[in-house]
Amino acid sequence: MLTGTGITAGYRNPVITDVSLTVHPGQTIGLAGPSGSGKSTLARVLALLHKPFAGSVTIDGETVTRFRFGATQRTRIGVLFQQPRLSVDPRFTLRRVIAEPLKGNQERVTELADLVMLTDDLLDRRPHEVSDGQLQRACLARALALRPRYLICDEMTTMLDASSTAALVGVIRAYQAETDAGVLAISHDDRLLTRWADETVRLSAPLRR
Ligand SMILES: Nc1ncnc2c1ncn2[C@@H]1O[C@H](COP(=O)(O)OP(=O)(O)OP(=O)(O)O)[C@@H](O)[C@H]1O
Repeated sequence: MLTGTGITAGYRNPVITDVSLTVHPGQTIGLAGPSGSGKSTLARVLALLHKPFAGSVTIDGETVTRFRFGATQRTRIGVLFQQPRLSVDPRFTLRRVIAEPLKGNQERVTELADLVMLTDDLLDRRPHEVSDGQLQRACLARALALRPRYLICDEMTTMLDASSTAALVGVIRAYQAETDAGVLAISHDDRLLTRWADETVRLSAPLRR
């Protein structure tokens, strides 16, 4: 289980207060709420990228004590962001993007490329030579490279059309069926969450300050 309990987090001031959320293995939890309600902030806390002011995160029963670069449990959680172009090095080929966490294991790169349906021709291109959907598939392959137990998708399909969205969700479902991974899916798109998630947690509108 990936669990956040009583999470209060933010930047100078808290943007979420006392929020609790659990993702069980094999389960897909949707996270919805108005713009600015703190969905991405909560996602970053659960991905161990942002230290909360209060509350705790546990992964399969282990309490996380270090966030950001010191977080040793980070490889157990894969993360996918809204804008693939901001999360890759523009000089890298897609093959190199996928290989980044793999320390040269080319066999696994090929396996992952097959999983996300990227052909050799696409793997040899750089980000500016592919579509957002193709680049997001490479980012998904990279996120799955170390076989995470949980995958956090933060508005992963906002830039994509319906067929690219369906393809990515299909790959994630297949990965879940094979590995029993848990997924947290953040989206503004209620119709997508209705189809994709087992249940959806809603953050309320941000407090005016
Ligand atoms: N790095 C940051 N530094 C300071 N404030 C931030 C930072 N990131 C987000 N915020 C603020 O925290 C609040 C919550 O932002 P967050 O991105 O978590 O909300 P969200 O629900 O994901 O919004 P959206 O749906 O628009 O992506 C907003 O008021 C935002 O301006």
